[in-house]
Amino acid sequence: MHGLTEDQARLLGRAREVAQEAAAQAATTDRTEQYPWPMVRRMQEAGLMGLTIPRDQGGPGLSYFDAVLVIEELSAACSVCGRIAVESNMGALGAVMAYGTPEQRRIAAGLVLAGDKPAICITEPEAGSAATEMTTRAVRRGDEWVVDGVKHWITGGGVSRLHLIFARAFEDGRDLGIGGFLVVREGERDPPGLVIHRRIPSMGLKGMPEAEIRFEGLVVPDAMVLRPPGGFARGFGRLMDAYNGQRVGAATVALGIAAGAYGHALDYAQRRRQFGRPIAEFQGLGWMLADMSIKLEAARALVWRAARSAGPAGFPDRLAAAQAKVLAADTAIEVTNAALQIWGAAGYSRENPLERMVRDARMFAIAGGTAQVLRTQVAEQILGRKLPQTRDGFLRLEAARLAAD
Ligand SMILES: CC(C)(COP(=O)(O)OP(=O)(O)OC[C@H]1O[C@@H](n2cnc3c(N)ncnc32)[C@H](O)[C@@H]1OP(=O)(O)O)[C@@H](O)C(=O)NCCC(=O)NCCSC(=O)CCS(=O)O
Ligand SMILES: Cc1cc2nc3c(=O)[nH]c(=O)nc-3n(C[C@H](O)[C@H](O)[C@H](O)COP(=O)(O)OP(=O)(O)OC[C@H]3O[C@@H](n4cnc5c(N)ncnc54)[C@H](O)[C@@H]3O)c2cc1C
Repeated sequence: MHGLTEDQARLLGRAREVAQEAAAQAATTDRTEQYPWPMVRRMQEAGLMGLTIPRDQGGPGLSYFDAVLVIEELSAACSVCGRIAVESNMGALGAVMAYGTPEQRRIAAGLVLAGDKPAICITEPEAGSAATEMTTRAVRRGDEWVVDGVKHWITGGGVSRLHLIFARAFEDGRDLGIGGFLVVREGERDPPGLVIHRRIPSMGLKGMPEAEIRFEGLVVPDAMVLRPPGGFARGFGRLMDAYNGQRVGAATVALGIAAGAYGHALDYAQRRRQFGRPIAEFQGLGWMLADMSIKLEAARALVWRAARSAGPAGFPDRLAAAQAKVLAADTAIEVTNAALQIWGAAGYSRENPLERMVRDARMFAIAGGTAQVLRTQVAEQILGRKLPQTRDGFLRLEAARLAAD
């Protein structure tokens, strides 16, 4: 690939070796719905977990862009492995590395380098896209906080050790805003008050558990509160700054799945013969392959641009991350479906990878901000104005403007 440094080309080579092993077990992971621990160990041995962890915390201190190269490669082979690479490089980890105390950073880095994929707990049954309407509460009690609430669709629930829990913080009855609370599960034992209530059956990415997690009087020491600059009052926004990294990661998994499916389609179209000639010679399929390649290159360009928008200690740009995720998610759905079509009945068979890739691709227009919500975020950024989504949102904005005049 052009534009890569020698180090990046070497890193990509390492990722390709692991991806070959990942490809060999992807169908089993899908069928058994088991978290692929052997692949986690393989990724860990190859140094692909915690690529973005700074050197002062024992990591290689690589960039989001470096991580994106690895994530695409793994995702083309095994989407679950790709998602593990996302959360072991971005999201909760990025937030802790940027905002954490030295002790919090030490704990997070140690866990990830030892093979943990942290979990990020934002979504609630009644607060999905409207994440700021979350009702999980953290109430201050001296030197600790008591957390109560329910989160669902938490990726890695039941296997992850480090949890970053978004909750509304209260002190002396006052609502301080939304903050991050760090909790570590020790092996298979859950801390008292953290209940992995149930695994949610999903359409794709079946080797990755999605869980409903309940917090029932979960005690978090004040030392495990993640405090971004601006404190709780600005907490949600600053945590979302970090989350833009994970949006780029999710976009990359979508891109990787699409690239993998495209590779299968290109290969099959040249191998499969009908009417005495390779099916690739039929113009209908040639144009499908052409469109797939164009969409892939466009999605890759946006993903790379978003990954590269991150400064040395910063996160990817919010607009670039949203644009990349919207395009990559749509591309993954379109390209995997087209690839399945090119394979005909063989594509529809569970004996081949494409039906799995179609299922795996579907989540990215939903998770991490839906295709609709992210389009609104893009519109807000290009228009340079807030577009409130609640019924009284514009009235409130106007009232605030009048009060400021
Ligand atoms: C942001 C939303 C939840 C909309 O809610 P609101 O309208 O109440 O919020 P806003 O006023 O727009 O924002 C509040 C605050 O946050 C800042 N903000 C919001 N988004 C970002 C961002 N991407 N980057 C930086 N800052 C951001 C905003 O500027 C405000 O800051 P100030 O208070 O002004 O300082 C909604 O639009 C939304 O994003 N919903 C999607 C929720 C989501 O993405 N959930 C992901 C859950 S984790 C997951 O799904 C993992 C899946 S995976 O594939 O890994
Ligand atoms: C596989 C998977 C993994 C996930 N992992 C995590 C995780 O690790 N941690 C976590 O916290 N969450 C996770 N989520 C949850 C995910 O972030 C939410 O599903 C997502 O934010 C949308 O919320 P919702 O599903 O409640 O949909 P809703 O918000 O109920 O939306 C339903 C529909 O309404 C549309 N809609 C809603 N509001 C608007 C609007 N203002 N304008 C236009 N359309 C709108 C949506 O686009 C969607 O089509 C995961 C979800 C999935 C599927």
